[in-house]
Amino acid sequence: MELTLANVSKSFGTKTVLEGINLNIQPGEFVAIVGRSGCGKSTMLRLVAGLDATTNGQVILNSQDLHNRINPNIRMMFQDPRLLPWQRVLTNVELGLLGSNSKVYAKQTALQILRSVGLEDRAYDWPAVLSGGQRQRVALARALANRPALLLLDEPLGALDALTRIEMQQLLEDLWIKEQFTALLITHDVEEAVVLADRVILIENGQIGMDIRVSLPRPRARGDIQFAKLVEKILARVMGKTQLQPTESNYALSSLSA
Ligand SMILES: Nc1ncnc2c1ncn2[C@@H]1O[C@H](COP(=O)(O)OP(=O)(O)OP(=O)(O)O)[C@@H](O)[C@H]1O
Repeated sequence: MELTLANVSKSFGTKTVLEGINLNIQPGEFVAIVGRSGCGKSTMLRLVAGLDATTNGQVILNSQDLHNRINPNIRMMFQDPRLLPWQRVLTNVELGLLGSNSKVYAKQTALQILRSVGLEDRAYDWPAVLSGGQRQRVALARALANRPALLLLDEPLGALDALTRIEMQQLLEDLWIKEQFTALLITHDVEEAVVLADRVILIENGQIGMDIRVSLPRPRARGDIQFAKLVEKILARVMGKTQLQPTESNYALSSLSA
């Protein structure tokens, strides 16, 4: 699904967070958004999701203005899994299929997507007995249950330990290749952006400061010299030229959180 932001601005009172953003994302593209804390990344995603209204400009999905409304073809995933604790895993995933009129279909589809995130055997567990990584897998299954055309990811792996995070990146990439949705990922981790994205976009001063294509073959190897060079280049750009240039040891810890 093609997504276009046409001259999008967003202000909160007198504070302008985004100003005249123009962006086109092709169907099936994986785009990562990076930038310093508070630069407006989540605000941009919320505008695309229809959770917040633009001050100016349009969010256009397949030539149709979204008119600041929620669209069933768009799903969003957050840093916290936001599962209903009083519902079993299966029911939580079925919630992603709201609108489906057959219970049998909803159950079969939910079990199928749970299988694809490796959790079919946990379908009748409560969320509370799952690990943090497993809960995020359930959240991913719920987000993908109705096969959205556009998946918005607001730092969904940010709270996971390093190994689980790498596993989840692989899972996300596998599902993106299989399901062919368009993905828009906010991340503070430049390595994560370069592992997953076709394009990495930097937001700074309310505008797009950089839009860089990642043409490395997939799956991408962190140990690869081209990979490391690209991470270093992007990180240096995000940090600004007046900052210390990242070295091999500090770009491995490429968190941009303030
Ligand atoms: N509802 C709101 N009312 C007022 N100001 C807001 C609101 N939402 C966001 N802001 C402000 O907009 C700016 C951008 O916030 P946003 O959450 O989009 O940043 P971010 O880049 O996602 O930050 P982080 O990386 O820390 O999550 C911040 O200064 C924030 O305080």
